[in-house]
Order: sequence, then structure tokens, then C-alpha cells
Amino acid sequence: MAEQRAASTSYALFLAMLWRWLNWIWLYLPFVRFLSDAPYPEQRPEDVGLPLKIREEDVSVQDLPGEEDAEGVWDYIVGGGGTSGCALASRLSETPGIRVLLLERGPVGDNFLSRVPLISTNFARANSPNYRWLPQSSMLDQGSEGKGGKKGGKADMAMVSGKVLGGTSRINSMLYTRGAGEWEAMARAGRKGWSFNDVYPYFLKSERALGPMSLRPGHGLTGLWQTRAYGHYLLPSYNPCVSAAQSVGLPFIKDLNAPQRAPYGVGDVDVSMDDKGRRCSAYSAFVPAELVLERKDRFAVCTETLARKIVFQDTDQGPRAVGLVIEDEDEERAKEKGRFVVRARREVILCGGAIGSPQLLQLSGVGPAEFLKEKGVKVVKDLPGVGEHLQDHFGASVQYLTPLTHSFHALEHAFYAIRHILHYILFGAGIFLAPIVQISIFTKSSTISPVDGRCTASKLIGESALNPENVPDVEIMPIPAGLSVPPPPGQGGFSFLTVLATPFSFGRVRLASTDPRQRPACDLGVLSDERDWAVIRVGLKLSLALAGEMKSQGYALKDQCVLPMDANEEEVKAFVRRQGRTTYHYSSTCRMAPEAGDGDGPGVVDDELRVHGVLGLRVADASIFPKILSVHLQAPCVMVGEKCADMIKKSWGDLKD
Ligand SMILES: Cc1cc2nc3c(=O)[nH]c(=O)nc-3n(C[C@H](O)[C@H](O)[C@H](O)COP(=O)(O)OP(=O)(O)OC[C@H]3O[C@@H](n4cnc5c(N)ncnc54)[C@H](O)[C@@H]3O)c2cc1C
Repeated sequence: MAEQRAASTSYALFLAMLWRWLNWIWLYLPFVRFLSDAPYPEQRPEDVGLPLKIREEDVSVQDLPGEEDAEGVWDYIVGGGGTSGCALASRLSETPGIRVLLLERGPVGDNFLSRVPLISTNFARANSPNYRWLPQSSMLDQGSEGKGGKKGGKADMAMVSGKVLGGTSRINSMLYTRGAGEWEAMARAGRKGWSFNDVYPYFLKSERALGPMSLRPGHGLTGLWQTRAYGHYLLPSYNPCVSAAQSVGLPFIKDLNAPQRAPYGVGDVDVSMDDKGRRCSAYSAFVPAELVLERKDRFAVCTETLARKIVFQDTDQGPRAVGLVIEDEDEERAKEKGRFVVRARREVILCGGAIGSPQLLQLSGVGPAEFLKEKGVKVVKDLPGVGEHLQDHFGASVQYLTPLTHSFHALEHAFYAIRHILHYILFGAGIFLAPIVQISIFTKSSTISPVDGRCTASKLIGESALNPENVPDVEIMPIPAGLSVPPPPGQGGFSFLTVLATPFSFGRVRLASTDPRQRPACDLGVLSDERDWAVIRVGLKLSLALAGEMKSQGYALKDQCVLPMDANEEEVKAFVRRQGRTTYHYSSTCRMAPEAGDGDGPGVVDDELRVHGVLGLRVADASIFPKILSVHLQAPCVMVGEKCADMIKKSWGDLKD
């Protein structure tokens, strides 16, 4: 009886609190809406350029505004306002008297939902500002064995990237990782200015580490981009997973980003999040409204604007990029208003991402000559590397069932979701703060037993992260959700996503059409190199060993979509074909390498990110990495924007050494 009374009292108390919260919410929501509707000082093509009066095919330097004209002329034009582009444009516009134009296809798209970490990460939600499209057929589609449609097969390979000011940093999972040995590998391959010691100052420059992370050595404290060590709302699988990792031989690592020791082991992730628990994207960090307003005499952010084509001028030293043809992203409005031209007095810098940048280069006649001719594009510069060497961190997951509230699937229940969103709004805490990945595991495949998946990574404690030999080739992301197959109603899901951190395979990006609104044809080339199969096989064994250990420690995991530890090669291949997926880390399609190539293929940009054989044109985004880094790419992309800004300022005498 007493128990019943206590239960009904606490229920009544809970309802009373909920009622109080709801009352606050009604007061609070209009305020939130007011904040999100605050006008951003964005511009449109007609505000920044002059109308194009002739056919686009015939446009030349004569059709651009004159260098001394008052309108339509900029010192630098940045094409693509994404992760790298926002950082770059923000830094370039620091110099008084220098005019910078940032062009972005997507909208500003800033509202309450776009700032909530977990909600903004869900790119499948309605109105999430992204492109989603299927790659060209790959071995995965052919072998999809019964999967298909929405819940697997092709859908798992659907490519995604941000289409919004801030680019993919507005929709990603916010993990902050830098890499170490891969930069040294670049230096050894002859890339001047790209050793770890060269890039490290730019990681520090961009970053403002908050809370406990700021006390760790090796983090920036005065940059514009806010980062935090994540550890706020941990799902119940966290402890069993860390403990299982330690039991199978993976030591706990305090800082996955520390350059001193190879990150072989399990560790908490760092995230790009501000002190109020909001996503901190390249948009909110580098081009917030206040900064753009403060620099309005020299900095324009032009959103919902499509860069269609680069305009070149013939010079004695070769073609020079002098401007761009742009139009409204909305087709109807574009028809009404027509096209516009903008002129760059100094440089055009492409930051369209690993898909957008090679697409715009090819549309403008810079790329493999034979292919461009086939497409009817006039060749400006034959550069075979443009669009080649597309890489991604391909992965495959094993999946388990868990109690519902142990996984993100609990949010499919309205009551649970409302309770947590209230918690987030009122206290900036709870499950909505969580990144989808809360811990990560990195190791070398050579440390994993092919028999039982146990790992000898702890023997390598003390190995330097700066040694290129020590770059991990396997990452395992424990994710409290069913990744490919949804759990049955009332149950939760848990997946180990096993990822090739340094894949050998690569594909390519090529124009599917000369219409810039069409996505280009992308072949991810996954697992086309046999060496990747060997790595994914042992990586999956480590995932199975981890799950086995969690179970034997008493954690309630039930098999949902797994393979036996002793599966033979064919069984593993069939499983990977079913469970394989992209992790959206597209890279290396405008590689930094000599034009004639290095051991991995032809290059597109030099060590200063200048496009080979073209003046006044650089690329700065995820496309420039000579090969994919072993880490998640957003922090390296921000670093590239920061570093490129200094390279440009130095070359124009705006910054002394
Ligand atoms: C779902 C998802 C989750 C991810 N999670 C993580 C993570 O947790 N941690 C991490 O480090 N990385 C993560 N990544 C990867 C990382 O976010 C990207 O690699 C990185 O942000 C890419 O930056 P970028 O500057 O190269 O391109 P983007 O940020 O994609 O920017 C390119 C911009 O250019 C614009 N653009 C392209 N073409 C044109 C044109 N012709 N005219 C005008 N504008 C144009 C696009 O609209 C876009 O806004 C994730 C990616 C995805 C998709």
C-alpha cells in the first residue's frame, strides 16, 4: 500500500514537473524561433555579380566586369561555402581592403533543429540540407543478395554530403580527429609544407577547446571553432563496450588525437560542439552573422547560388581563372533572373568538396581531355587526375539487439523523445547532445588474430603516432543503433561498424551530364583492391570478439545480423556485400601530387594547392588529400582552409613569414 502511494506520488510529481516544463517551453519556443529567424546577411547572385549578356558557352574575359569596375569584382572568390570554404573565406576576409566573395549552393538553413547535435546528424529527416544520390553500380549492388530498397543494399551505399552554408559540417556526426602519421607520410612523399609539424599549428589555430579538453596538452584555445571532449550522456552500452575492448587487448586511450602515441586502442571521442551543447559547424564558427556584418564592406556570403563554370583568360603562361558564371540555385528563380558573372582580381578557390570541386573543374574544361571532348566540353587544360582516386572509408557492420532504452531507437517513441528534447532545451544535456558514435577503436589489422579476433594492440603502447608505419588501418565504431537492419518493434539495436581506415581501393568522379545541377557519376570502387578484403575480414573478427566479450560479461546483446567467427572467405565476402556501406568520407579527387603523378596516380594541385597548369586557381577541401587519411575528415578540412588562407596571403604579400 505504502509502495503504491509512493509510486503514485512520484508519478504526480513527474506530471507536475512536466507541466511546469511545458509552460516554460511555450515561453521559450517563440524566443528560439525569434533567434533562428534573425536575418542572416546573405546575398544573391544579382547582388554580387553583373548579368551575363551572352551564351554561357561563349563567355570570355570581355564579358566580365572590368577589374576597376565598382560592381561584380572581388579579390578572391571562394566557390563552395562548406567545411573548408567557410574557414578559408573567413580568414581571407580578415585583411582590410581585400574583397572576398563566398558562393554556396545551399541555404543558410539555421534553425533550432539544425543546432541540436543528434537531430542535425540525422540526414534522413525531412528538410535536412543535403544531397543524397546513388553511386554507379558497384560489386556491392551486384552481390546484395536479397537486400535492396530502403533497408539495405543500395540504400546503404547512397552517398550523402551537405548542401548548406557550412557544408557537411552541418550534418556530420561531429567527431573531431586529426591524424598524425599520415601527414608525415605526405612529407616523405615530397609534399612540402605538409608534415605534421607544418599542419599542427593550423589545427591549433582553428580550435577553441572547451572544458576538460582545454586542459589536455595539444589543443588550441583561441580559435573560432569550438570543440569538446564528449562524455556527457553515455548510453548504457558504453561501459560494457569499453570493458570488452580492454579484455580483447585494446588499451584505453585518453586522447585519440595525441600525436605522441599511436592511437591503437579504445577512446572517448572529441566533438565539434559549443559550450551550450549546440553543434559547432564551420558556418557558426567561421561565418556567423556578426562577423559577416562587421566585414560587410569587403565580405559577401552569397547563398542558394550555383557556381556553374569558371571563366578563363588566355595568357602567355597558360589559362588564368578570372571569374565565374553563377545563377540562383532555384531553377525557377534562375530562369526568371538569368545568369550572372563575377570577376576575381586575384584568385578563384574551389571548396566544393570531393565531389563538387572535380565536377566544377570538369564542367569548366579542366580534366581528362578525351573524356571532356566526349562530353562536348571545350578543353582548357588536359589534367587527367581531375576526379580520379575517389576514396571513402568503406565499412560493414555486425548488428545486435539490445533493450530499447539502451539505443537511439528509443527516440522513435514520442514520450521518450519529448522527455529528452525538454531536457535538452532546459539543461543543454541528455541524449540529444550525443554524437551517434561516443567511443571509437583504432588499430592495425596486423595486431588482430585471424582466428579469434583478439588484439595485441596493447603490446604497441609507446609507438609514435608520427611514424607513417603506425597509421591505423582499421577503425571500429560501436554505435547504439541498428545500422542496416532496423530492430523489431520494442527492441533496441547495437552495431559495430568495421571500417577500412586506409583503403587501397579507389574509384572516380566523372560528369554524368554537362548540366551542373545533375550529380556526377561516382564510382566508389569499394573493395576493388584485394588487399582491402584481408583487412575487412580481420576487422570483422575483432568486432565479433568485442561482441562476444560484452555478452560474456553479462551485457544483453542478442545476435541480429552477424557472421560466425569461423566463417570462410566466401561467407565473409557475401556478408560484406550485404552489410557494406559508405561512411561518407569522400576524398582525394583533386589530389595534391605532381601533375605526372606519384605512385598512387596523377596529381591535380601542387603543394600550395594551385591547380597544375592553370593560373589563379586553387582547390582547398577534402579532395586535395593525396590519399584518404585514416581519420574522420572534418578537422583536416578546416585545417586545409586555415592553411590555404595563409598560403594565399603570403603569396600576395598580405602576410609576412
Ligand atoms: C553523414 C556524414 C557524417 C560524417 N561524420 C563525420 C564526423 O563525425 N567527423 C568528421 O570528421 N567527418 C565526418 N564526415 C565527413 C566530413 O564532414 C567531410 O569530409 C567534410 O566536412 C568535407 O568538407 P569539404 O569542405 O570538403 O566539403 P563540404 O563541407 O561538403 O562543402 C562543400 C560545399 O560546397 C558546396 N558546393 C558544391 N558545389 C558547388 C557549386 N557548384 N556551387 C556552389 N556551391 C557548391 C556544397 O553545397 C557544400 O556546401 C561526415 C560526413 C557525412 C556526410
